[in-house]
Formats: sequence, C-alpha cells, structure tokens
Amino acid sequence: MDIIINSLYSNKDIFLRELISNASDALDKIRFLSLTDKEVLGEGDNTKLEIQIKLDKEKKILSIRDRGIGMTKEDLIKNLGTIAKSGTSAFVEKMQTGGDLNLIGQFGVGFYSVYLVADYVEVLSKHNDDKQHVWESKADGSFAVSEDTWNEPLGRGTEIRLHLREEAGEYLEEDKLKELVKKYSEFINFPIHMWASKEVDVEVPADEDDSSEEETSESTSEEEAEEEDSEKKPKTKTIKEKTYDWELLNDVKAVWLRNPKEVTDEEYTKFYHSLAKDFGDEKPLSWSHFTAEGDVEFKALLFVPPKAPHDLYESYYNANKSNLKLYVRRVFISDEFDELLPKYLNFLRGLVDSDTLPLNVSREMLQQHSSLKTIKKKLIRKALDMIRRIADEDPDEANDKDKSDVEKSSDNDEKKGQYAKFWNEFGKSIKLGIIEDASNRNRLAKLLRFESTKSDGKLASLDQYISRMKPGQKDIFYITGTSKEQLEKSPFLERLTKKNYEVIFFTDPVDEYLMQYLMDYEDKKFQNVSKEGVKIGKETKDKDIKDSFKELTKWWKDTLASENVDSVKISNRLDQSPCVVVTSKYGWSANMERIMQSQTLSDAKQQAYMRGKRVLEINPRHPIIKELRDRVVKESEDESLKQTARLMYQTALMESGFILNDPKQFASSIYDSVKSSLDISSDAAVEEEDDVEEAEVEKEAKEEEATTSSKGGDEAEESETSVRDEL
Ligand SMILES: Nc1ncnc2c1ncn2[C@@H]1O[C@H](COP(=O)(O)OP(=O)(O)OP(=O)(O)O)[C@@H](O)[C@H]1O
Repeated sequence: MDIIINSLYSNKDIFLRELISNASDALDKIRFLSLTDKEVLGEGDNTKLEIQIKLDKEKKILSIRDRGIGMTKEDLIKNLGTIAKSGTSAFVEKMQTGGDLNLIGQFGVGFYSVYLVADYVEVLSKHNDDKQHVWESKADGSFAVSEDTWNEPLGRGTEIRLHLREEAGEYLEEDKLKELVKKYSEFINFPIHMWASKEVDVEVPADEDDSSEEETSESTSEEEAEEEDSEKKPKTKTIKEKTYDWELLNDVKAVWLRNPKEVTDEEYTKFYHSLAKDFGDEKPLSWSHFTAEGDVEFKALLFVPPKAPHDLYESYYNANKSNLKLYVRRVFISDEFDELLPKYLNFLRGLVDSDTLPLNVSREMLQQHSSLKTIKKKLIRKALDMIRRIADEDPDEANDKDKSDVEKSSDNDEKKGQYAKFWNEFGKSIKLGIIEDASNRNRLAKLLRFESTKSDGKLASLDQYISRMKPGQKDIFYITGTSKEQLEKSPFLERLTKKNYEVIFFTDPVDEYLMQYLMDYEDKKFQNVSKEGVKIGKETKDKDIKDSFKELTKWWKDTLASENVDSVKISNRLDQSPCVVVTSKYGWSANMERIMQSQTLSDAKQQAYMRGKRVLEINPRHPIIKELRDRVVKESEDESLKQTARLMYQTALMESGFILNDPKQFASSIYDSVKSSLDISSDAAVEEEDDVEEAEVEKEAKEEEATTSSKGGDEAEESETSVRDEL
C-alpha cells in the first residue's frame, strides 16, 4: 500500500482502467454463467450488461458500477481484503527494484491502485448467492465488511465509490474521465456509460421583459412574416440548459471482428496494451490477425509481446498459463484454456473467437471438444509464421543476397534488430518447442539463433550456417559449454577453426537437452565437436600414423587403467594442444555431466550410467606426444613416465570441461612434477616443524601462571589499577 501511495511520480490515471477491467471481468463471468442458466441475469435493468461511471462533485466521490457477477461477503474479504495474495509480494518486490507501476494489472493486485487517488473507498456488492454488502477501507491496510442496509439495492453487481483525495480533483472533471476511458479502455467489450452533463437548447415561454429586447422581437416578427397563415403561437425563447444523461463512451465493436485491412497499427498496439494489461510505451513485436475457414471456423488475433513477463519460466511444467482468451461467438469463455496453445508458446497474447464451438456447455465439456485440436494446430502454424516474419522483415537478419529487398521496405529502421530482441526475450521458448513439439521441429529449428566461430558477435541461423558450409562438409558442428569466451579457447576447436570450419556455441543449459532432440536439419547431421566421430575433410595417412603410435596408445591406455578410459586414439581435431578427452556419441558431454552434477535432485546411479565413455585423443604432431612415443619404446616401465602420462590425461580432462574426481591427487602430481623440474629429489620430505619452540612457549606460559597465583592480593590490585590508568 505504501509503495502504491508513495509512487508520487507514477501515473495515477491507471486506477480507472484497473477498475473498468475488473468490472468487465465480472460482466464476462455473469454472461458466461447465463449461457447455461438464463435465470442468473434476472430481469429489467439487471439484464443490462454494462458499466456506469458517476461523479458527485460536491462530495468528491467518483463511482464505478457494473452489473457483473458481484461478490459475496466472503468474496469481498478474500478478494479485496487479503493483502497476502500471491501477486502482492511479487509486485512489491518488483516495485522495490525499480519496476513500473504500469504493470500492476499483471500481478493481480490492480484494485489497490484506487489508493493512488482515494483515501477512503467503499465497495458495495451484490452477488446472486448473498445479500448486499459493503466493504470499506481507508488507505491504512485495515478494512470492514458489513451487510448493506442503507444504500439503494444494486440488484446485482458492484459499485466502487472512491472518496477522492484533495489533490485528485481532476478526476471529478468529465472531460478527464472521457479522455481516460478513450485512452485505456477503448476495447472493453461492454458499453461504458457516464452520467454526463450536456447543454441543450430548450424553448421556454418568453416573458414580457424579454420581448422588449431587440433581437428577440426581430426574430419573432420575421417568423410571423413567414408564417402569416399559421395560428398565433405563444411567444417563446431558446435558452441553454444543462441536463444529465448516460453517455456512451466506447465503441463496442470488437477489433478482431473487423477487417484486418481496416485496423491501423496504432489500433492493434492499443488493443494489445489493453489485452495484455501492459501499458508501457512499447509496441508488440508482431501480430497476426486472421480468419480460419473450413470445418472449424474461428477468428484469431495473436501478439508477440515486446517483453517476456517476469515469471515466464517459473514452474514452466506445473503452471497452466495460456495467455489466450477464448470467445465463442463473441462471448468470453475463459483465459485459462491450455488446450489452445502448447506450453512453449505461452508467451503469446491474444484471443480466439470460434463460431464452431458450442456455447451452452460447461468449460470441462468444451475442453474435450474435437474442434480444439484443429484450432490448436492452426494457431501454432500461424504463430510460427508470425515469428518468422519478425526475422524476415529485420534487415539485421537478411543474408547478403536478399538484403537489398529488405532494405527497400519503408519501415526498415523500426524493424531493425527486432529478431535479436525477440530472441533475447523468448529464445528459450523456441528451444523448449524444439524439444517438445516433434511435428513442428523443423519449423522451430528455422527460428533458432546462436553465436558461432563465424557469427562475429551477432546471431546466426542454421540457414546461414548451411550457406557458409565448406565444400564437402557433411555435418553441422557445435560445442556446448558455459560461455562463449570459454568455448572460444577450447582445444576441440583448434583444427576446425584453423581449417575455417564454423562451429556453433551453445551456452545455455537447455541447449544440452535441445541437442538430444535436434538430430539433423536439412539433411545435415549435428556433430558435437567434443564427442567422438568428428570428420574434418579427407583423412589422409591415417593408417601410417596410427601404426607409428600404436605402442604409445596401448601403453597409455594400460597406464590409465584405474581412470576408466575407454581408449586412447590419434586425434584429428587438435592443432596446438597435445591431447584432449572426448566422450562417446550417445553419452553425456562434459558440459552435461557438469549440469547434472549441479542438480540437487539428480540421481548418482543415473549419472554413472549416462556418463559418456571417455576417449583420450592425442595430437601426433605435438612434441610432448612425440617424445612420449620415443620414451615408451625404451622405458615403458618407468614410474615417472607413467606419472607424466596420468598427469597429461588429468590436465586434458580439465581443459576438455570435465570436473576432476580427485583434485587433491591432481595437485600432488603437479607438485611432484614441479619438484622434478626444480631438480628436487622425489623423496625430499617436508621439514618437520620445530617442536622445541612450541615446548618453550608452553613452559613460559605455565611459569607465568604460577607466579600470578602466588602474588599477594595487593599486587594484583596494583597491576589492575595501572591498567585502568592507562585506559
Ligand atoms: N467489479 C468487480 N466485480 C466482481 N469482482 C471483483 C470486482 N473487482 C474486483 N473483483 C474481485 O477482486 C479480485 C481482485 O482484484 P484485483 O484487481 O486486485 O486483481 P485481479 O482482477 O485478480 O487481477 P488484475 O489486477 O490483473 O485484473 C478480482 O480477481 C475479483 O475476483
């Protein structure tokens, strides 16, 4: 509450749209119930599904009334009284870290914005299941609810009375309120009326004094001249009079029912803002407005928001949170219909209005309806097309050959960099889509972006990668790890980059899962360059080299018997490094091992099972490796040579991204090797600590203790005083 009230610089106007939006939700709810039970609407004025705004300038009260579902006493307490709603803490947290008050509606705490303008609020409400009650609260966090026996009966619905603060007087001006409704609530699907004043001309009998006035008498005589034959009328005059009447403030024709050609970009943007309750300045990144015909007919309007909501990936698998609203023949049914879009597209906003679905069945029945499958399928296609369009229209995305076409388009500047923006906000959703949606995997893979050894700090696509592939290159190379900077230095890339092959960097943990599902693209296989099976161009002289290192590789494998190494092989991917550890094709990569180890609930048994087999690959051109080969011929049993071989392996493990099982043992090996490079004997022991010194200290302490206790009380006191003096 404090945060809201003290947001002095914030936009106070928002309270009105929050209240209107709540009123509209309440109307949607009663209309939905009336589909299966007409009785709920009652009769007379109660059947009018509308919103009314009224001002009382003298008492400084602004009231907003709806004939929606209303709230029972219990609802009033639960919905308006409980500050501890889940959205509240999330909202407060966001505001404290510099969030935008404009987003209040997204946190389910929009009602509290009334305290931006009012210091006392009354909520009168009548639900069909209860008597009329009043909830009231000053801006102090406490509230009271009582049965309403003194106000006029509402029939059904809710009236919110805002007792405006002194400084909020502008909200008593009709023009101000009209402007706000126009600005924020234009797309509400129920009529919004305001009790507004109007100056009308009224004819009143002219009294004697008036007829003496020149103008009046002139006009009267003219009229008389024109209508000579007419009966003689009593003398009248026209005066302006202020009258009050309900004035309709919005046009309730739904945007999605209009012809897309006739809806302007500005209207789409405004509609998006009201739909998403996102009243920032940003435009949606893209939208798609279409009509599906055939067996299942529906209209839909989809938007890609400019920003991901704060909790998009929190409990991704548990929360059912589709952001599409479902209408059946213009009637709002639900915004919690998960069957309309798969989870990975939950970031989209929009609505579907179907003519095919039945109106008079329960939500549960609707959820099972066979048309939903078709609707879903079409929505996914359209959504993916819409996302692809962001890329197609973005000049930053274009390949050289089609750059000129894109550059011609007039709104070029506005579209520039839009896809990168999309990718940064929602890229993870596309990756989750590739994992989850096999039937659209290829379409989604087209939307994938990444950095690579050749992307030059920008984002590249798989199509771009393929267009840059070297003649004869069969596979798409990639590597996974924690950061691009770390991967750039990886020994796995040495020969590939030297030979000008492009390698994709995947640095998000989800990428490891992604690559288990994305096996190929456009007939090209994906190859993790830290795993077995990398083929770089034509491999020549393979056999000769293999033979000449046969003894070394066999010896090395035996030496590493305790290390669980599958084999030692000649590498074709190294240039400057002596060796590297690769994993088998279907086991986990080093990066995946690291990810799994960091998961609290991961299972040790599964880890051991999934751990890829390790292969030590050696660089036959490296001086260390050549030297080892020569030495092994002569002194294969030499312990220090074996020690060196193990150390090489452990170093390679680390450089290849693995976490060492026994860092202590690795460290001692390094120190042993340092010893030998400093010509220190391997047996040289650490010097024993000088125990004599310690014994002396102990002895002194004992002596001191003995003297203090033998001293007389006076002396002890004296020494205490001297300490005190010093202080
Ligand atoms: N005019 C109304 N008629 C019926 N119920 C209402 C009305 N206004 C508010 N409510 C109830 O109070 C609840 C809290 O309203 P509040 O605006 O704080 O959050 P919300 O409407 O759930 O979320 P949001 O702010 O995102 O719209 C609503 O969910 C609704 O149940």
